Amino acid sequence: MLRVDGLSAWYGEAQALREVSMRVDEGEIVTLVGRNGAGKTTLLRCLMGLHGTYGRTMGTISVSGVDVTGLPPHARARRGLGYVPDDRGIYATLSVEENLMLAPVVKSGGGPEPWPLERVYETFPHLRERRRSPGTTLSGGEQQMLVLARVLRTGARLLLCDEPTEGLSPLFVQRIGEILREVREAGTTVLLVEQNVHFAASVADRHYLLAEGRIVESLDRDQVREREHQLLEYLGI
Ligand SMILES: Nc1ncnc2c1ncn2[C@@H]1O[C@H](COP(=O)(O)OP(=O)(O)OP(=O)(O)O)[C@@H](O)[C@H]1O
Repeated sequence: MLRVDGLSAWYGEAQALREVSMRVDEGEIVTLVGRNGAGKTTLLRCLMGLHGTYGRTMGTISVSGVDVTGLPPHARARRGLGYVPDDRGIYATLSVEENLMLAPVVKSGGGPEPWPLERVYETFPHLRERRRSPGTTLSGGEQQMLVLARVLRTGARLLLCDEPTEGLSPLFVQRIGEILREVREAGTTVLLVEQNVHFAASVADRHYLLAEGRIVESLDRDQVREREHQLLEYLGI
């Protein structure tokens, strides 16, 4: 589904990614784990085509066998990529429903169907209740639900989620886990940046450990469970 070969990225002269090669297969949930500054957000931005405003990149990115390296973000969205940024990107002057409707629906052939608004509200009842309120008056957990719902409404086939559980209460973390498993069942593939190793181990099939811009290890679910303590220490959590 996603294949990355020899991806490097710079901010001016400073190199943030060093020849990253990785893959995410269709229907998998894969996490990117690493300390602050390891390059996780940079990697997701490169995948979505958003790094260009910061600096140059090298390497190739392909989605379902098609090279998307030269494509702008909207063209990558048409190929099925959906980005859930860490700053959430909610517009204060728009209502919850307007924020939800902001991204256009894309249907790139095969894979999951775009979620109609009714389905969004069934899955996220809080959003229905607050649909006329400004998006930024939602709690942190509700805002995270809003950005997830927004990207599911587009029909994205591969979700790129940047720390969706950061700063959320255990109840919201659990709910996000349930939703990710549910969307995976429906055929969506997920690449997740995650510092919460326990959560990552509970939802993901595989994990990449990123350090100083390099992939240093690839771990399966059991390896992460066995080494959870060691990984927490490594991440300084
Ligand atoms: N806009 C920027 N300008 C210059 N350097 C940047 C910029 N954004 C990130 N960097 C640098 O690039 C490197 C990777 O940062 P990145 O944000 O990708 O890491 P991260 O693993 O996502 O960390 P965090 O969990 O703190 O977000 C770091 O050294 C960081 O200081």
